[in-house]
Amino acid sequence: MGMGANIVLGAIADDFTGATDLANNLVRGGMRCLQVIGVPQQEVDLTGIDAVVVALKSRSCPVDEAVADSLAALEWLRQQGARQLFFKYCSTFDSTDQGNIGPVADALLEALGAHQTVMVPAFPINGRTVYQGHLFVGDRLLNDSGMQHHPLNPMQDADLMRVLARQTPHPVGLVNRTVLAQGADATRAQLSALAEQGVRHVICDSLDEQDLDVLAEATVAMPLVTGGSGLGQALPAQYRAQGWLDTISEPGRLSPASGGALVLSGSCSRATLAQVADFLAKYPDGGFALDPLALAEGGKQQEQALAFARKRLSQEAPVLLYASADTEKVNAAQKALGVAHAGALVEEALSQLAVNLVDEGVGRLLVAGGETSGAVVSALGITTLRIGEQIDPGVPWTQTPMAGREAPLSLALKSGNFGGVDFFTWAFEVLV
Ligand SMILES: Nc1ncnc2c1ncn2[C@@H]1O[C@H](COP(=O)(O)OP(=O)(O)O)[C@@H](O)[C@H]1O
Ligand SMILES: O=C(O)[C@@H](O)C(=O)COP(=O)(O)O
Repeated sequence: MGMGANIVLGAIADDFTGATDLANNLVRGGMRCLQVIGVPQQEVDLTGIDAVVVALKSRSCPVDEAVADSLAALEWLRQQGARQLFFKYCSTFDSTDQGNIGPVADALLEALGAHQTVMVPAFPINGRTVYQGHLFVGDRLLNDSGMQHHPLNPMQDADLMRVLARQTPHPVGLVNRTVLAQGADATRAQLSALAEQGVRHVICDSLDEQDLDVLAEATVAMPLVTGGSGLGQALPAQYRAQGWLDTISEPGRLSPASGGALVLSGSCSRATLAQVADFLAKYPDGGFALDPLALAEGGKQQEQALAFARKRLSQEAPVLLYASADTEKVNAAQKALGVAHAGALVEEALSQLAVNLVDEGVGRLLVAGGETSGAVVSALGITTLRIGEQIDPGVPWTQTPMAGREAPLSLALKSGNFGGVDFFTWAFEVLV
């Protein structure tokens, strides 16, 4: 048991930035939230925490590993007394025919002795909605949204019932918008009817926050719910209605931030490239580009980046170190070095720069990219993140204690696709 635990919701997230996205929405719903990196090996102080999110790296790893890690996280969360469990995956349902969404959901249900769960990937404010079981990104079906080209899990089918049916031997059902429009009782009745037919996994439509409120009300008594972060914002109100959660003022209140400000970007997604361009337009001398082809030749470019950042930080000027590049450049680097090696060189360089510069006094650090965030957080030896206020939908500021330093480190982990175009400057304006 964690010290002082009164954990209402325990979540298992399949990647780091996805975990902060869910945690952000739980805070917005009114819960004090802690994110832990991996399954804790030591006791964690959960005093004054209502929800805890375990961040795994289980989205693209082999199925067996994803199942084992998720079950270990479940076990730990149950030891903390979590009343409801949440399996968080991407709002674009990132997975392959092998998994990992179906196999992990099946394993969690079995371990909990439960017979049914809902699948609610929608995140309407970021344009992810589900209608008749089909996932849309903005006005495009998933398989026409760019996600069909994803390097690890190309999403070439927007029909989630069909997608999931390839990942589980169990029947898959649907709660559609017509049912949701009739309210929580009708939704519960539909879920029960499906359960009687042996339907374990129920894909749920959701077009907007109202649909998510109905789903939260209908599922608050389920041992396990699954989905994107949208449902996470709707659940806390239901916990309050159950008397499980008090009304908490300022659930995202953090200590004042201090120290130098640094942006590290290893994401090559469309949104991030626009954010890099916006930053460079505002601060033409503020950015240093890292290139995997140069990094492969030894430590010189990394040294130059370090010197560049030190100079900017000493002038208290905004600084961005980035490997973010367009598809042509990424393809060229990948062709020369291999996909994994090109990525690893960038992640290693950005991680090492983070370690050096945090050691030298950076106290406000923004990292763009899911994999990049995972690498940086691991290199910094971070084990817990307290979740603060939202910067843009899906991305909050967080804080983590730093050994040997009085003030905590303020950290923002941005999923590649999230954030407004001015994110790299706006983030520091909202940080107090
Ligand atoms: N210029 C580049 N060439 C090749 N790979 C790169 C380059 N810049 C970044 N990468 C790699 O691309 C991957 C981006 O993934 P990630 O950080 O998860 O971003 P996103 O959240 O946008 O998917 C990382 O592994 C990163 O190291
Ligand atoms: O649900 C979402 O869209 C995000 O929380 C998420 O998981 C994004 O994944 P990455 O873009 O790989 O960070």
